[in-house]
Amino acid sequence: MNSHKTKLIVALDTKDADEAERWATQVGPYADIIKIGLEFSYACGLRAVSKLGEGRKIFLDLKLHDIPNTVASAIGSVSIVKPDMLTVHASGGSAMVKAARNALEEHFSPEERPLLLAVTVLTSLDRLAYQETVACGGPRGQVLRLGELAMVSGADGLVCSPQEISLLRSRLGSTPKLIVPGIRPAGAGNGDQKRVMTPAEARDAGADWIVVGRPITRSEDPAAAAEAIAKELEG
Ligand SMILES: O=C(O)c1cc(=O)[nH]c(=O)n1[C@@H]1O[C@H](COP(=O)(O)O)[C@@H](O)[C@H]1O
Repeated sequence: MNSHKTKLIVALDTKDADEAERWATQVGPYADIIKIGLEFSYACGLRAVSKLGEGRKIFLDLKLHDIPNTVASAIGSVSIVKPDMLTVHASGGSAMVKAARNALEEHFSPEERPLLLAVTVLTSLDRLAYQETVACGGPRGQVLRLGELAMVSGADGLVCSPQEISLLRSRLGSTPKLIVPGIRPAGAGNGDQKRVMTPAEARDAGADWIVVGRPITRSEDPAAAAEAIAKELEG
């Protein structure tokens, strides 16, 4: 088994600020970071994100993907939130990832700069769905290619499915932080996720953080579900 500790990120995907606050309190003892994404940010706005983040660590998952200038300017706009992590799409290219890194350095002090995480290939794409978007090849090769591109362009880490962790580790070593959604506890339904593993499998493969949403937030008892996953990670 891997000796490093894999930490838990809980994705609070909802439009309802009260529900997000309730979930954040319930999973607080078990989650290292809470993730706020497009659904909450568009529905409630960045000031609500800042409010939810008071006294908490926030992963702001906006998956920025645009021309370098727009991404850099957007990072200026989101700097009212003090997130610990921020995502961009690696497929935006090396100039875009570099622009994001420069903008983070411009808008945050070195101590407060969020980790820049580059999304490789979405965990909801299986081989067939992935092939709709590119000429040939499969997600594994693309994850490696985008992972290398993002890391040489200033990313601190990568968002990937659990099924590519060992491939990335064997090629890029331990430097990239690996943030891993597509996590399903044994017996949980996959929903729209395709390239999945259990929390313990992702830990053993070498994930730094796993991201878990619905298996926690849509369970009858979110606190108990988060606790069970946190225990699985420790075991
Ligand atoms: O960037 C992400 O966090 C992300 C990338 C990816 O490839 N797949 C993926 O599921 N995510 C996010 O991780 C979370 C997974 O949620 P559940 O499928 O409910 O566990 C969601 O908030 C997604 O937006």
